[in-house]
Amino acid sequence: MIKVKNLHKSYHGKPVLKGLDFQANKGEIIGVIGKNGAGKSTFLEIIMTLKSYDEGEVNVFGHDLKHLTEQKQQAIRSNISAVLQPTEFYKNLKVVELLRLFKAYYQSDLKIEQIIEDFKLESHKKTYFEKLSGGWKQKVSLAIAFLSNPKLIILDEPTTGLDPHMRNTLWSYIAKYNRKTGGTVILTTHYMDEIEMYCDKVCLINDGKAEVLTTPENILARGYSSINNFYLQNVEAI
Ligand SMILES: Nc1ncnc2c1ncn2[C@@H]1O[C@H](COP(=O)(O)OP(=O)(O)OP(=O)(O)O)[C@@H](O)[C@H]1O
Repeated sequence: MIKVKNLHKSYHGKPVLKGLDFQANKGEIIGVIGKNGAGKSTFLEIIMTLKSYDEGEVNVFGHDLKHLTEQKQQAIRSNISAVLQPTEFYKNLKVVELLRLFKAYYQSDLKIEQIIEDFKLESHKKTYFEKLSGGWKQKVSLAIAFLSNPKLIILDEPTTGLDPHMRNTLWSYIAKYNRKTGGTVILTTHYMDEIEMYCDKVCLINDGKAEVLTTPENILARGYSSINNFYLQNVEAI
């Protein structure tokens, strides 16, 4: 699905990504971790064709992003859904209206009633998006992202600031939809327990490179008591 080699990206001469390698296969859930400012969002935005890069190879669904026609870029974008932060758009629409809007936009075959049932949105379907709590906003954003039946879902810190039950609920939806559609999920998180519980692979971005890209099991097999422990021992505090 995605192959990245020796990716470099700077902002105003300041390097952020310094030779990052990465690979994602069909159906995988991959958690990208690293300290604040490590370049996680930048990396995701490059994959989504939203940001340019300086050097390296980025291949998404078999297309080299350096040589994209507008048509190919469109084809890539139509197969990617994303929940980025912040989720402050769609202020003046009710949940059910938002779902209808995006169903039409994506020309989705999915039934609104099914999405409402799958994501347990019934109780808030007539609530205006701006009146929802942070957790509910994330839940609705996730439902919208899945509406297009994407090959790839990108989630930037989908559970930040949510209580444990809401995090658990969101993860159960992510896992369920990933199984149901066989799509690939790439997300960033600062919660190491989520990597351990839900991700097939973890990618640690450190000093501009993917220092680790492997399964959580492989990391634990090296003798770390948890992924959190691995992180604390391998990533220097600022
Ligand atoms: N448009 C921009 N212009 C200049 N610098 C930027 C821009 N976007 C990001 N940066 C810088 O690039 C670095 C990486 O930012 P990025 O948002 O990719 O990191 P991150 O790993 O997602 O961080 P966090 O965990 O805090 O969300 C940071 O130092 C940030 O200030």
